[in-house]
Amino acid sequence: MSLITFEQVRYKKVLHDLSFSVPHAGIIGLIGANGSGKSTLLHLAAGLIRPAQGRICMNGEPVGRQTREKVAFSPEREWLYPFFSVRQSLQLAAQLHPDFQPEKAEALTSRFKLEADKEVRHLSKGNRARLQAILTLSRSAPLLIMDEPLSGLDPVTREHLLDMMAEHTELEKQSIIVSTHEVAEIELYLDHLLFMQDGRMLVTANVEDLRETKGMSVLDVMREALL
Ligand SMILES: Nc1ncnc2c1ncn2[C@@H]1O[C@H](COP(=O)(O)OP(=O)(O)OP(=O)(O)O)[C@@H](O)[C@H]1O
Repeated sequence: MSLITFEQVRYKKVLHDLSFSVPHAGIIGLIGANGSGKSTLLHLAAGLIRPAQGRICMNGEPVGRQTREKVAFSPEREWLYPFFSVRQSLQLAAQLHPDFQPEKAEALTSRFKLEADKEVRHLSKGNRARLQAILTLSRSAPLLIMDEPLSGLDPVTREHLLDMMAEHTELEKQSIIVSTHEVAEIELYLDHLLFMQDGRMLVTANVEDLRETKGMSVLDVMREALL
């Protein structure tokens, strides 16, 4: 059964009769230019907005209140409370989400040297991004969604976030969809590619198949789709 299925989904002027499915595939990259509809698609998949038309399912179940609890969603904008300390941010996540794993979050904050008593507003931008990733990746929800987690960050922070996703998502039980423009950087980590443009899905593909059967990189496939 597919992880996510969109059937003829329309949303305002953003998505037009969008149909595709995503298998349980580990790390799934949602790639597309600014304004291609990535955030809208992710909000729909998470059940945070509803389509004007069409059907969206997660594991065969229509997306809605029931499925919303099975998705850990990290929006594009920063969503931490600036006056909370790192420790309080972890405590809040544990209160809000029954699937939050505090030990995992604590281990990751120590590994990335985030001081527990430091307030979020005093963290660097990179460390705020690390904390957001830790709060998301410490949930045991079957689907994790991260909207543009790499944008505006330096290369070392981007690499830390990608390593964290690869090492700390429980890929036997969880899938993670990550939207980004950083194609070259994320390619090595990806199991599955979703490439969209102007509200349409141009390519859905297994990245290993692309490499092994077609000898193509993600960038090659994107170039070909745009010809
Ligand atoms: N509720 C809405 N009503 C009408 N238009 C919208 C709505 N939400 C988004 N849009 C428009 O739809 C287009 C796609 O937006 P969306 O944020 O989904 O794209 P994106 O691929 O995530 O872009 P970016 O990479 O810039 O974040 C944009 O032109 C945006 O202005």
